Amino acid sequence: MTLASRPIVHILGLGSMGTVLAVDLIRFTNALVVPLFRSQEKLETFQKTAHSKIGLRKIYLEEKPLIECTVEKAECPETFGGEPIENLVITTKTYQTKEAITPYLPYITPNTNLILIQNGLGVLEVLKEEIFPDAAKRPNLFQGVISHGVYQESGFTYVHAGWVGMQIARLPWNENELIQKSSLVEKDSSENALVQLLMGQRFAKEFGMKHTTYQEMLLGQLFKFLVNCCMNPVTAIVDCVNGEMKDHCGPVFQSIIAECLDILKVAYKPLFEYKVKYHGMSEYPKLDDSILTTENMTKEVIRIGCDLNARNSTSMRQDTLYLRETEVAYINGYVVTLAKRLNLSANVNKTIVELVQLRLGLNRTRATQGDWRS
Ligand SMILES: NC(=O)C1=CN([C@@H]2O[C@H](COP(=O)(O)OP(=O)(O)OC[C@H]3O[C@@H](n4cnc5c(N)ncnc54)[C@H](OP(=O)(O)O)[C@@H]3O)[C@@H](O)[C@H]2O)C=CC1
Ligand SMILES: CC(C)(CO)C(=O)C(=O)O
Repeated sequence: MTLASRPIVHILGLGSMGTVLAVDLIRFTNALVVPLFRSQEKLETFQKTAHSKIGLRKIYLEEKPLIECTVEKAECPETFGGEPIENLVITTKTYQTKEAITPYLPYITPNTNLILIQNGLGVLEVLKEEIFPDAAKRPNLFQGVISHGVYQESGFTYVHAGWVGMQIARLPWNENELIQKSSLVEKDSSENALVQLLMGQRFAKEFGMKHTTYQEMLLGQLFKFLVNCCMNPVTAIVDCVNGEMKDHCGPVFQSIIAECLDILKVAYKPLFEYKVKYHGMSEYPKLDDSILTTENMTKEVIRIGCDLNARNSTSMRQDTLYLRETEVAYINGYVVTLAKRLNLSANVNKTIVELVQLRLGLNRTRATQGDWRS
């Protein structure tokens, strides 16, 4: 098959999420997968040291297979060929998005399909206000809510620890377009190249793909957001593995979730009014937001975070242990941002953000000035 007829997918962020996606795109689609590295140095390390090979050890399978693929083509800002980008996957950490995408802006057009595959909320505002301020030049925008659990083993080999799947939807650039008709999903399924690639039968089955309206995906995204608002900062602050705190974390989770829901219900009012407003309207999918209550979510967060992921260390705890910046600004910090915008209080989440920053600062101080406890 000639290069011209193969779909091309550029992946910005070949880390845990970028790799788990790249491996299955290479194995189960005809796409040309092109990782975009941050520098010539990183690109050359990938090509010369790793021989352009990526690996995924699927430990959720009994035989724990190591699957390795060779990447045909990789780029960095210095080498990028300059052709318009057809499909761009963003799998950097949220706070890395703007810096990562900037070198490629000249090649992103209104025909580009751009998908954010990230936790948290708030990147959309960065895209609208700082990266694509001119509405006429904005790409087709999608969001992926991914629940696979992946972490780095070494080099370009990652461990796929938990298989759960990914939900995608077209992400509205404008807040007044939050509620979508089912016909938009059908239109994208039949016309959009990136949706067709990700929903291709083999890839979709292997990766656990689901393509829905934005409101359906948003329900799942807010559910995951509440899980992350609790699990990620608390495990980082107290420095524990997920399951250790199972019997003790209920009260603090309840406080975090209650405040989050008070704010999210105002910020995403159309979602919480949906069930009544669109009841019986066949052109809109049914939606049940009854799961988003403080009592239910407190139980669900403990079930998902402390039971199903008992032996996992959250990505935020890992970031603080490795002295890396965290995504707290796009998780609990985003709740604080929303509250300010809506003139609501968010003291619980504000304190959580401050405690995460304290934990990171303390770990960094201990790394440079020694640990006074010993
Ligand atoms: N890991 C997981 O299990 C899950 C993660 N997520 C979410 O997915 C998102 C990605 O997380 P994850 O994959 O774990 O993060 P990683 O840190 O593993 O991957 C991020 C990648 O982005 C690259 N990157 C950063 N800046 C640039 C740049 N300027 N140009 C090119 N590449 C760049 C990094 O490379 P470099 O080495 O150069 O910095 C790194 O390889 C996050 O929002 C996370 O919360 C969601 C569900 C599960
Ligand atoms: C589900 C959970 C909390 C698993 O640890 C996660 O998403 C993370 O670590 O970021």
